[in-house]
Formats: sequence, structure tokens, C-alpha cells
Amino acid sequence: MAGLPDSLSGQDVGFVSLSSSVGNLSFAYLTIKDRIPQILTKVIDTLHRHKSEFFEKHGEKGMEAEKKAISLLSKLRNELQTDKPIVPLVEKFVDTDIWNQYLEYQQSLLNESDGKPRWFLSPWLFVECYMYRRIHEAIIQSPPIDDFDVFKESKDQNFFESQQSIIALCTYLQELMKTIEDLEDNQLKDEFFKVLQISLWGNKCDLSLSGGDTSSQKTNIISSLEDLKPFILVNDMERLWSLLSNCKKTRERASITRVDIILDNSGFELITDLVLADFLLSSKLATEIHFYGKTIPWFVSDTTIHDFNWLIKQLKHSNHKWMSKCGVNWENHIKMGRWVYLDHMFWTLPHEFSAMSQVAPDLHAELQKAHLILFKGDLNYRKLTGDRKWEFTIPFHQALNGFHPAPLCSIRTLKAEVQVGLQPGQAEQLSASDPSWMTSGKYGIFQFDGPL
Ligand SMILES: O=P(O)(O)OC[C@@]1(O)O[C@H](CO)[C@@H](O)[C@@H]1O
Ligand SMILES: [Mn+2]
Repeated sequence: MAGLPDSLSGQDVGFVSLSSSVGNLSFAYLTIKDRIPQILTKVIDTLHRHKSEFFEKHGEKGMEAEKKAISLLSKLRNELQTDKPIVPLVEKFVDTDIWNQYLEYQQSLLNESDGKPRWFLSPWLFVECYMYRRIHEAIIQSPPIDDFDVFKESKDQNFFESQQSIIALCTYLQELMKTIEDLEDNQLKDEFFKVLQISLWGNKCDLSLSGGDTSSQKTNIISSLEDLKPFILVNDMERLWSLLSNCKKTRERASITRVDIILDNSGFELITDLVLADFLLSSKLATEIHFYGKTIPWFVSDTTIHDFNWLIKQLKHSNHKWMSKCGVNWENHIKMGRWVYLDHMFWTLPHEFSAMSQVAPDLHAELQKAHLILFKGDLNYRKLTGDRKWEFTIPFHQALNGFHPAPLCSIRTLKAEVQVGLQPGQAEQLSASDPSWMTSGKYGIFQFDGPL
């Protein structure tokens, strides 16, 4: 489409940061050069450490499968570290053809002299998504361990290490449930804003940013909301309140208000999203929540249906009464159809969301039925804005490049060098005061796009 800025890519080795004449290495370059190989090495190490488990489960075949997967992943790491051409996927899978068509599309964007799509040449969004899809290919090519989630251990660890924060959250929610029916509108709004901010800061730590190192929530997130407010760079929470409270006021009996949550990370962040979803139902700001997760292990910590079900089961069987109460209630929301978990392969393709109506018209049509769509996390923001080098003050609506299935809001902490919809001078001020403001995860946004 005419007039779109270039995509972030590993080509941008260095750039002159806004606040100094000294070039900085771009986050895209650093991710491809350092973080992704580190994640691959951790995956290989995980397979090594599960060798005896594979042997117990599958005998010799399990050992051979582990060896095969490791050799495939080592080959992938070498391709990446020596900037080899991106090669087509070879294993038949539901999305193999779409991926290979997309690789051809990337080739079509290059001119003769550029040669083939490569790790440090092609768009960062593409090569990073491709890397996770190649990890999945290596696993499905290695039966009988072809259903192994190489990231499960670190996702579960994040949950277990965040117990104190989870207990605080579940306790807060259950206390709130006791009085929620009697709250005045302004009190309800205050609590709505609290659970929104809890969900935002739950996104701060993700395992792909930390390279798979533990990123669990150690502090009590509720008591730090006031201190974290100055780090919210775009705050459209009022827009969310007026949309949903209006739905509540005007809703006919037995009609529904549906909020779709495009999930991000499992573990602590998922708990914060389920707390938000429970609040939406209990406050009657919504009557139905649809959750979208990932169909394959993705960006280390992203939620699959196994993670979703495992986490609710863990809570339900917890010996802490409020955790257990949440687990029981949440399992019941699913049983009653008030909460629906959905999968779609589009979320693990490399496409910008502006391509959804072409690539996944069924999903686009489904999202159009929502009254509000909440997109959690940084990767979703990168796909909403096409991971392009937009000016910081470009309106969010423009950066969405035609993607408007329903009123939507990005709830995201900044972990990549793309941000739009800022005030004039805001980016310059941030770069001067905190040069890593775009990638540290310290800053967050609630960025809304909907009817004016
Ligand atoms: O979507 P999330 O979980 O908030 O973040 C995903 C992410 O960590 O992966 C990349 C770094 O490798 C960045 O795009 C982004 O920060
Ligand atoms: Mn993620």
C-alpha cells in the first residue's frame, strides 16, 4: 500500500538515537543477533535435559527423536548466525503453504541485488515469527516427541514463582466480588481502571524479552499501580469505560456484550487477564468473553490451550482458598459458555493485522461481532502497526492501515521500537530522560481505536 514506512529490520544495525549523536544498536538487530540465538540455545538445552524422560516414555525412539530435533535446531541456529537465506518450510502442516507463500511475497519485495530473504535483511517481524515456526517444524519432524512444548517448563516456572502476587490478585478479586453489586458507577470505574492497569503491567515481563530467563512477578502489583501511573504514555481507559458502560446501560434484556481478548503470555500475565475478564462479567460491563490463544508454542511465553486449561486447574486445586475460588469460578464460566477459548492459526503467522481480512476472512468476520477487542502485549502491537518505522505522532487509526474489525484497544508494555499516537515532543522528552524507553518494558499504553 502506498505511503507505508519501511519495516523494522535487522538491517538497521545502528541508528542515531533521538537524544544523542552516538549511534545505538537497533533492538531488532540485537534481538536477531543475540536474543534469538540465546532462546534457541535454551530450547536445545531443554531437549537435552528431557532426554531420560523421552527414553522412559518412548524408549530408543525417544532418544533418536531428541537427537534429531537437536540437530535440526542446531542447523537453524547456524543459518541464523551466518545470515543464510530464509528457506521454505518442508513439513506438511496446516499453515505450511501460507508460510511459504509469504516467503515468496518477501522475495518479491526484494530487488535483484538483494538476493534472497535473509535474517538480517528481511523484516524483523517476519524473521522472528519464522524462527518460532521453524522450532515447531523441528519438533513435528521428530516423532514421537512431536507434541512436546519446548517452552512449557519456563511458562510453568513463571506461574510457580509468581505465587505471592497471584495470591494477592485472587484475594483482591474475591474481596471485590463481595461488594461489586453495590458499587456506585464512579467506584466501579475506579475498580475497572485498576484491573485494566493490573492486566497492562502483567505484560511487563515476558520470557522472549528476557531471553527465556525467569520473568516472574515478585512484587504485589496492586500496591504499585499509583507509582506506575506516570509510565502510562497513552491512556485511553476512559474510552473503554464509556464504551462498555454505555453497552451496559443500553443493553436489552438477554442481549449480549462481547469482549474479545487476544491473549499474550501465560503464567502471571494470564492470571491478570482472567481477573480482568472475571471483573467484566461480575460488573456486567460484559456478558461474554472470547479468549484467543496460540495454536503452537510461540515467543517462549505465549498462551496455548494447554497453558490456559493447566493454569485454571492449578488454581482450582490450590490449597489457598481464594486461588481455589477463582479456579472454580473460572472453570464454571467456561462450562456455562460465558468464557469461550478459541484458536486460530492466523495468530502464529507473520502477517500484519491489516492483512487479516484477506488471509483469514473467517477470523476477521468473527472479530467483527465483538463490541470491543483487547489486544494484549507487544507482539500484537507490532502486528497492529505492521512493525513499521512510523513517526511517533502518527494517529493510531492511520497506523492500523485499514484494520478496524471492531472498537479495539492495545494494552501493551513497550518492548520494541515502534510507537504511534504520541503527543508532539513526547518521544523526544522520553529519549532524553530514559533512552531505553521503547524496549525496557517499563512504559505502557492503553491505545484505543473506535468510533469517534
Ligand atoms: O508480545 P510480548 O510477549 O509482550 O512481547 C514479545 C517480545 O518480547 O518479543 C520480541 C523480543 O524478542 C519483542 O517483539 C517483544 O518484546
Ligand atoms: Mn508474548
